Amino acid sequence: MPLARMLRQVAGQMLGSPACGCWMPAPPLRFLGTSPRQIPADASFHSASFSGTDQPRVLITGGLGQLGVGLANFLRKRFGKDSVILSDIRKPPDHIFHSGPFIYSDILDYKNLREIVVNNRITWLFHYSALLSAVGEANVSLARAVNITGLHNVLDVAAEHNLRLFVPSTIGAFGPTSPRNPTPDLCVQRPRTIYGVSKVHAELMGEYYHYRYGLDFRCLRYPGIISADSQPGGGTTDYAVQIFHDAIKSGKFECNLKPSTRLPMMYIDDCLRATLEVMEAPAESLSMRTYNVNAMSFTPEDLTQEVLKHIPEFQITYNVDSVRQAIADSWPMNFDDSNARKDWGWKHDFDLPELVTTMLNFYGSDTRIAQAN
Ligand SMILES: NC(=O)c1ccc[n+]([C@@H]2O[C@H](COP(=O)([O-])OP(=O)(O)OC[C@H]3O[C@@H](n4cnc5c(N)ncnc54)[C@H](O)[C@@H]3O)[C@@H](O)[C@H]2O)c1
Ligand SMILES: C[C@@H](O)[C@H](N)C(=O)O
Repeated sequence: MPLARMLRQVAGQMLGSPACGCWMPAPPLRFLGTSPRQIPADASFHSASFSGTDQPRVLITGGLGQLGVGLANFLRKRFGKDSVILSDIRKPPDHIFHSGPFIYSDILDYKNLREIVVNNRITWLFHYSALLSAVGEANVSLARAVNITGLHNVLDVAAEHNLRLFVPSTIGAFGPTSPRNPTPDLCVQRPRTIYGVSKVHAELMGEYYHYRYGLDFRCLRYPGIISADSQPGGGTTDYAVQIFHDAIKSGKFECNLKPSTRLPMMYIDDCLRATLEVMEAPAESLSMRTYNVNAMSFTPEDLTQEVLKHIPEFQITYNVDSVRQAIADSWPMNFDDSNARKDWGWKHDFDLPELVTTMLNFYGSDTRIAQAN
């Protein structure tokens, strides 16, 4: 039979015929006996079998950034210290190295990644390695390699070894032609940064692997995340972390975005809880594989007003960074996360007042401890 006809026939069997109006989701390609890197996928059952009742064995890539250490601590409380391996290409500080398993892992090295997954019988993978929006624009080829080629390695390893895979996306996966206030889950996505383009690619590839190979891919589009005990890695929303540090240290802050720039934001505790909740959600409750999640939305002006309630002498000045401002102006102002709330019960805890109190308390007590010492 001519190859083209044969492929059409196989595709027809997999997808149903659109013409007959009876489209069915394709069965995972696993059932056809291949997986993305041509390793028979059944081989994976020897190294990592995972039923919903087992405790997961977790690997976090890019774990030394703003979010990874917090995620490791959070998951270790739930699953045990030794069940969660933090990895990165950077050298961990002593307190992180001694807080639980840490391993070197470069996501651009496919064999290294596979070896770690096999040797540690990993069942859940949280893929946090990335170059964020502002640093990505400063080094497009590295961002392309880490965010796109690295993602391909992660997807292949996850599909071959039957992992449940979490990949965070971002408000940055939308662009100036998306509806911005609010931005729904499904709409035009034409971002103008390499970061955004790579995250749309990750969403689409993850969903494709889910439908094609049965990969248990789960993805949340995070807003800008605000954390007290870890520094942001070079994004557009970084000001909303730095402001607290500077407010406590010097009572002054120079903001690199205009006072009226509205962006969706979330406190890290909500972000980590959302991440675990979507990973634990029964597959049948997920009507989609990529969800917006949100908590609050504010401008530098709003944030300043809230900080002033605690530190009346606080002063903010503006020195706008044109690259970051252009990025922020193309991103959502408000995020519609109604599908996450409906499907798996997402609900945030922290609004702006609680966020500001929590952040200032953290830095305040940190400063008091430092002064006492
Ligand atoms: N922080 C936020 O506000 C935010 C918002 C939306 C989405 N996200 C996403 O969450 C994830 C984690 O974000 P973050 O803020 O912790 O990022 P980060 O920039 O702080 O950390 C990223 C980490 O990736 C590591 N990395 C770089 N190249 C690597 C490679 N080749 N192999 C392995 N690791 C490598 C870096 O060393 C770094 O520790 C990212 O995917 C990011 O896109 C973050
Ligand atoms: C929003 C998020 O993806 C990241 N904090 C950035 O600004 O690039």
